Amino acid sequence: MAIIEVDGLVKRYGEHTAVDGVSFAVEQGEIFGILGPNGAGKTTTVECVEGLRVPDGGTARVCGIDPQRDTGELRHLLGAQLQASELPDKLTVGEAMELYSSFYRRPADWRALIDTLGLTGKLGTQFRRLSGGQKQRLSIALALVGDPKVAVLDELTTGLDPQARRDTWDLIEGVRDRGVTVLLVTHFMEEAERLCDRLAVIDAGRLVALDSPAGLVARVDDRQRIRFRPSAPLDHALLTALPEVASVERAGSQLVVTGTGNLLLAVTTVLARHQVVAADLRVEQTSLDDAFVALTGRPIDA
Ligand SMILES: Nc1ncnc2c1ncn2[C@@H]1O[C@H](COP(=O)(O)OP(=O)(O)OP(=O)(O)O)[C@@H](O)[C@H]1O
Repeated sequence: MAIIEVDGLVKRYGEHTAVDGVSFAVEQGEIFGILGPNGAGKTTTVECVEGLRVPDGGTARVCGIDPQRDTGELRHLLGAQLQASELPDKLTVGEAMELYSSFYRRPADWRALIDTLGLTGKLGTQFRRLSGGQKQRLSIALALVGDPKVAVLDELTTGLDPQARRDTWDLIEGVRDRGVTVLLVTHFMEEAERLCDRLAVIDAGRLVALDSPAGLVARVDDRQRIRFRPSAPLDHALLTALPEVASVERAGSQLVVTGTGNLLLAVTTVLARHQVVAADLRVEQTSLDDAFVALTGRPIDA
């Protein structure tokens, strides 16, 4: 069942069309990513879903509800993460949780939530004294305190160090495991690849592709590359004769074999048969970065 439906969404700021006819549907229980470079229209899209912006065309629905018309109802269905700057500096973690849970009809047990997010030791700590990672944890807790069906998390890990980013990914998977559907805005490929069941790739306000991370990669190219240094000269024809092999090239002392299917097994079997050892062997596959370049014509951070 689609829990979020966006259909032909258009949003303009003056002359500039920030979102230009974007459509997608998010299924219950998914981590659904919106991936695109800075300024692509990701935040504007989710702000229309959250009812914070009025679309100029098309529709957004959450559980069949129009976010513009039923704002009261939406508040109980959808938990949005706060931007760090939105909390008063001197508010403590406990006070923030108490305050925000009072906004909801049926709030979650906020102490249990804080415990799950590893913030119990910080209940009396003021917001300004929390680390970047702790602030992110608190913003996830606040997004979940209303016990929502959907959590919208926008650029949650920007500014975090790699370890805090990985910890946050575990937390987001934990959120999904609680049965909450997650709409995640990101411009980090690794984050999209690791977390998202499906991705809407948005560029210059348009939906460029909609698929699983693996599906996006496969759509672009299912070729693999193997690099190694052969311990003895090898007739390339032995490899090019294999149905899995598309090409064999020399790069300095290395051989680069490109192909499909079970390329690694096919190549290593031939090498073993001819008593050639493959030193420094590496298998390279098309990445989501490669897929993004193929889809949009440039890297995400260009
Ligand atoms: N309130 C606004 N008024 C005018 N233009 C805006 C406004 N908000 C966003 N824009 C412009 O609309 C475009 C899309 O912005 P949006 O924030 O949705 O993109 P984004 O993909 O979320 O980018 P980022 O990752 O940088 O936040 C950008 O060109 C931005 O400058």
